[in-house]
Amino acid sequence: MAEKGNISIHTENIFPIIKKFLYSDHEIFLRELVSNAVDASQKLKRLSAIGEYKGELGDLKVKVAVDKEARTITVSDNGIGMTAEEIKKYINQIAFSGATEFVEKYKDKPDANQIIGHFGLGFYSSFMVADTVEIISQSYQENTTAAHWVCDGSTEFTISDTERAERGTDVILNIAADSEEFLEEARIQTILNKYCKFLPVPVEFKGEIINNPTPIWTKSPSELTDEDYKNFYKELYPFSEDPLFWIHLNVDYPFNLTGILYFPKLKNEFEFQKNKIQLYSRQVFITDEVKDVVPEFLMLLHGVIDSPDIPLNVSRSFLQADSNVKKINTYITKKVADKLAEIFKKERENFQDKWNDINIFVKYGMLSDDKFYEKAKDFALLQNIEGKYFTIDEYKDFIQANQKDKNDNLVILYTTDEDKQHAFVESAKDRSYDVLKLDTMIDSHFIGMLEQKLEKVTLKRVDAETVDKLIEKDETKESVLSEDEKTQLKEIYEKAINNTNMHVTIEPLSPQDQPVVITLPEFMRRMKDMSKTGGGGMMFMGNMPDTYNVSVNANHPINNRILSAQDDSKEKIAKQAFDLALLSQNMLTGPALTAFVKRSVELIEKD
Ligand SMILES: Nc1ncnc2c1ncn2[C@@H]1O[C@H](COP(=O)(O)OP(=O)(O)OP(=O)(O)O)[C@@H](O)[C@H]1O
Repeated sequence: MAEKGNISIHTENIFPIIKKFLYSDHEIFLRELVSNAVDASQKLKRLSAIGEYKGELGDLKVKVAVDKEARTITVSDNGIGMTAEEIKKYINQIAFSGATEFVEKYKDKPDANQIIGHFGLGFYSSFMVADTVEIISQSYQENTTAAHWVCDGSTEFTISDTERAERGTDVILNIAADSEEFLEEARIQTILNKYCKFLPVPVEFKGEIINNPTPIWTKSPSELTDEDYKNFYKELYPFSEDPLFWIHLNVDYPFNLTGILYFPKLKNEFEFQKNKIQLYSRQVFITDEVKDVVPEFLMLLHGVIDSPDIPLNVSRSFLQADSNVKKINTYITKKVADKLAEIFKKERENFQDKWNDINIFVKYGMLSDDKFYEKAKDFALLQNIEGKYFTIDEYKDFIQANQKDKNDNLVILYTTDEDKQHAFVESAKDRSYDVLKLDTMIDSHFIGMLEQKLEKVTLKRVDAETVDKLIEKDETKESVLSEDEKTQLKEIYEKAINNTNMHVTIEPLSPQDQPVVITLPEFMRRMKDMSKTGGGGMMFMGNMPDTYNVSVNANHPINNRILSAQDDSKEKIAKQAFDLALLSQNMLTGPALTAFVKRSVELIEKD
């Protein structure tokens, strides 16, 4: 006997509102229906395990079928099924009231669009793509009749007795005219691949099982080999190179979370591929935007996180404040730090080999998270230009004897480009100073942080000062020039250079040093670097002209020659010495370079 009925919900016309809300996310209807079918299968399994269900389980499977001619999509399972009474209870009341609640809660919220993508609207979401939805279901319970329910998304429904050969449920969607795209098998395949790839019950589409019901994150690490982890990585990201390391996450108290995080091999430092971590809830794909769940610096990692304890039906700001999410953040950070510490301790060589690939994560982490810094400071590596690796403490010991200045500060020297700063690197080497390579984009921030964290330590780029001033010792250098001669020399250079952004000083360098050395003060350059990478409110610095220091070596024979040269040659030689300094730093270009070449030819011709 057919029964007509009315679904008692408070909001009369919820359907158009939901449809509008979920506009960009219509495809999730399939995720919802397939997960319901999976749940129904698993419920039966559980009933069987506790002896409540004594029949055969058979081959539990979910089938998805598209019938383009009949304009239907059918999701079938052989799970617990529902009686007519249960359909009325679970679908008419629960599913519809869930939808009502959703609308009531979010209809006036300005950020509704952000919430709904993650909101499991359940069964009701099928009305986003269907005019009419039918359910044909046969309960697992003996002596029950199959039921056929039909509803068009309004508050009216019909339910009648029917027959179904086997236990289980078919949900049949009669696809609406504006949703015809979902009658394309290719589209359905794509959606299944996205959301259902790791569902725990086999899902069949076009005669093939489309999912892997036991992905490795659900297994115990002791059952798994390195190959298993690498193969799974390939399954997730088919065209990627092998990952460097991985971390198997597994916690069940105080929250439930499993997953595998991979350290990818980055091809270059700009390849910050975020949105590579996939978030699942009980093996159902939810999103690859894990922004609020995973600490920012770990978003560079790849892999999966599966947690039913991440609230998905709340707004972003709520998520950030959620105590579980905070705990998950802390847990993941700690796990990553512990894993790196372990590899460093057990396989230092291997860790060093991979440092180039992982240093960005580690530095980013140290910069953004104090707890991570505390752990990482013991395994973060510094590499010198000879290619040797040191931990921070090891490096401090290494340079202790030779690189302390007169105020007892340890001075760490570094280069960002060995070729361009070659002359300065050489001068530092002449003094037996060690020079670090700090040449990645994040290093300018990292350097600032090290200075803040380490006591009585300064970092200077090799070309920040003339070599004697880089590490100022307590010895006074003698100048062969008198005060008067120094003033004269300064004037000659200032005239020859004729640029107010070049600040000339006369300094008693060693006769072996260059006649002129041009430096950009550390502070100035650092501010500019930071403004380039968008740090610390230094944007205005980017627009300031560079102000260089031009150190004229009072003890170099050329500068003596300038003083005793003919008046008309003085400036020419000074200009030539200055241009040579520019040249050694790749700063001589355009007309200045042409003039330099011309002048050089003239000077050679003279001799
Ligand atoms: N294929 C099915 N077999 C058996 N019962 C089902 C099936 N689909 C839905 N149900 C029943 O209908 C109820 C309502 O489903 P609905 O998808 O709206 O909500 P839910 O699954 O409980 O929650 P969620 O919002 O997370 O999806 C389910 O709890 C389940 O009891």
